[in-house]
Formats: sequence, structure tokens, C-alpha cells
Amino acid sequence: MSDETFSLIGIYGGTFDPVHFGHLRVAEELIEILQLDEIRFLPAGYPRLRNEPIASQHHRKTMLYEAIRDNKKFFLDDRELRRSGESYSVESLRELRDEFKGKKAAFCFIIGVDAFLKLPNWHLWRELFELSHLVIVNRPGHISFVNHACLPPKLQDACLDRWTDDVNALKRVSSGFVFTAVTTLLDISSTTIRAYIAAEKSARYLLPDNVLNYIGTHHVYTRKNENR
Ligand SMILES: Nc1ncnc2c1ncn2[C@@H]1O[C@H](COP(=O)(O)OP(=O)(O)OP(=O)(O)O)[C@@H](O)[C@H]1O
Ligand SMILES: O=C(O)c1ccc[n+]([C@@H]2O[C@H](COP(=O)([O-])O)[C@@H](O)[C@H]2O)c1
Repeated sequence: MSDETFSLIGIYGGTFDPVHFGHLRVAEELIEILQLDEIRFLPAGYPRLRNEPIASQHHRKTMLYEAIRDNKKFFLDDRELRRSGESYSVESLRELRDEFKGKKAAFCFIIGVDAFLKLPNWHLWRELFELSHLVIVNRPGHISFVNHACLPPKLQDACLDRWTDDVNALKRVSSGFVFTAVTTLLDISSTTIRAYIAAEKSARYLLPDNVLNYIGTHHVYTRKNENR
């Protein structure tokens, strides 16, 4: 039976402007909860359905690299930064599926509940279920635990027979399940961090020190920075 199961690869997409402990703690806990082999952090080059990032692609990538480099299970996947045009998750997952052809791997696309609620606005969103499992994490200030009745009807329908709370189910097929994970709720957002830094308030303990130092050295979120 064991050689029938898939290895599990987490894919954590985001703007990461900047990466913070809300992201990193979720990733660390999901490695344990789902017994993931690795998590690939996938920074969006030109993120959709939101304002343009403040930091440049180069800064967002470097900050992310600095934040994850000491974790043997965390990897940076910069394919969306190398691609021109809007960043479509479905395109990245198609590419990854291609690269993993012949390997028994299942993908877990990790997504906060705030982003999950907007899924029906994503490019070719229904195809995501064919390419990956979806792993939803809660976020303070947003509806707690995905209450199926609160979902937009289209999303409710699409997820209908996909919900599972069985980690082993995710290892039996390469895609198609929706799993809600219980992780520590940390009320941290990149927006708050950018606002603190712009107001010269301390953002310490909300994100790794080396990332904070990088932001300071390169004036990433302050007016002195002319080359964001
Ligand atoms: N504190 C958090 N807890 C759980 N999930 C989070 C947290 N912060 C971000 N996420 C999730 O991580 C993914 C990427 O988030 P993103 O990089 O946009 O960070 P953000 O803090 O939401 O940024 P911003 O404030 O600029 O919108 C999204 O799926 C989001 O829901
Ligand atoms: O593919 C899409 O159409 C799409 C639309 C909105 C968001 N996403 C992805 O969702 C992830 C979280 O996005 P964000 O804006 O919350 O940082 C990130 O990987 C985005 O590229 C993807």
C-alpha cells in the first residue's frame, strides 16, 4: 500500500510584500500536519485582483530567500517572476505538473481563507482542482474555518464532494481534495508591516530580523528608496 501513495509537495503562492511570520508559521505547521516533503514558495510577479506591490520583484524575491534559506524543506520557486504578464496560478501548476510527470507527487496549493473566497475570480479557477489539492488556512479577521454555507454558491458547488479532513486521502490521488488546516492564528499582514515601517514604527517580531534588516538597508518601504 505504501508504494501506492503520492509524495506531497506544498505550493505557497503570495505577493510576499514582505514575507512575514504569518506565512512562515503556516508553512512550518503544514509540513507537520500534512507530512509534506517540501514547500515551494511561489512569489507572484504581477499579482492579480489587488494593487501593484510596493517592493520590486527583486526585493520581494530576496526578502523571501532570506526568510526561508535556513529551512531545508522550504524552497523558492521564482517561475512567476520570470514570466511576463499577470501571474496565473493555473499556469504555474500546469508547468509543475509537467515537470513532475512520471513522479508520484500530489500538490497542495496553500491558500488563506481571504484569498480562497475570491477563487471564482481567478483565471480558469476550476482547473485548479484538476492540478492540485487546495489547503485552506484560517486568518484572523476573516470567517473562521470555512463554513460551507458562507461560501459563494459557485465555490460551494465546486467544492461539494471535495472536502476532506483525512490527510491520507491527499496522498492517494494527485489532486482534487479541499482540506482545511488548523494552524496558529497570527494576526499579521504585509499591509500592517508596510504601514509600520512607513510610519517609522517598529515591525520587529512580526517578520524575521534578517528581512527587517534588509528592508532597512535598502529603504524598501520608505521614501528614501528611489529604486524599489
Ligand atoms: N497571517 C496569516 N495567516 C494565514 N494566512 C496568511 C497570513 N498572511 C497571509 N496569508 C496568506 O498567504 C497568502 C499570501 O499572502 P500575501 O503575500 O498577500 O500576504 P498578506 O499579508 O495578505 O499581504 P497584504 O497585506 O499585502 O495583502 C494568501 O493566501 C494569504 O491569505
Ligand atoms: O490565478 C489567478 O487568477 C489568481 C488570482 C488571484 C490570486 N492568485 C494567487 O493567489 C496567491 C495569493 O495571492 P495574494 O494576492 O493574496 O498574495 C498568489 O499565489 C496569487 O498569484 C491567483
